[in-house]
Amino acid sequence: MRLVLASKSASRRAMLTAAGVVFESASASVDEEAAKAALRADGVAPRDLADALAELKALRVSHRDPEALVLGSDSVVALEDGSMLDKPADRAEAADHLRRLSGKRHELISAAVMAIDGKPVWRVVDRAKMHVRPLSENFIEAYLDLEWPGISGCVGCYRIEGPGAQLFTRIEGSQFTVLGLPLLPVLDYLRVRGILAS
Ligand SMILES: Nc1nc2c(ncn2[C@H]2C[C@H](O)[C@@H](COP(=O)(O)OP(=O)(O)OP(=O)(O)O)O2)c(=O)[nH]1
Repeated sequence: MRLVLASKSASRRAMLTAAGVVFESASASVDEEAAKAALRADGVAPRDLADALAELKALRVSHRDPEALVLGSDSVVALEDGSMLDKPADRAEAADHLRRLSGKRHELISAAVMAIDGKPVWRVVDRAKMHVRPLSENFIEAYLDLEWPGISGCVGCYRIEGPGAQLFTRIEGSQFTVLGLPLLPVLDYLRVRGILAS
């Protein structure tokens, strides 16, 4: 069975490739902003929003490619007050996001859904608890001099595998989840499906 990743995320592609997984990529071309707005209007919790978006992406591609096993994924940054951060639109918004994260904990929630023939067959949601140290204005500006626009595609405004590591005093959970995919449960299911050797 062919595995298709319904994602344009370089981070997700890199993780699967590095793990030795053979897959094809396809864009789900989903209007995420519209879907998020509708779900948030319904008061959907962050983990359920990530799950719903991952499913939307997987099903969109699976309808086009019913024979394949299609993997969709989504990541959400959830603050302790229940609010969520999207990807920053510009450098000023990235600075604002970093100020909101400064000195607090947040969760980076990554969901994955797999689908066959337009139907979900497996799903997982994983959370990483991120402890951000107090960030000075000087640090934020210097960090953005280094990382903007590189982080424009990252929810939370950081690349944990790069200078983003400087934001944190502690991370509880899987680094893979922070990078955008609950990789270990995904690999486990690929073994169940015989796509990876057990
Ligand atoms: N390289 C890297 N990427 C990160 C990190 N934290 C979050 N991200 C990225 C992974 C995802 O590409 C992005 C989350 O946004 P989405 O879940 O909407 O995925 P995206 O729109 O990028 O691609 P997709 O919707 O799957 O086509 O943030 C990190 O620490 N390092």
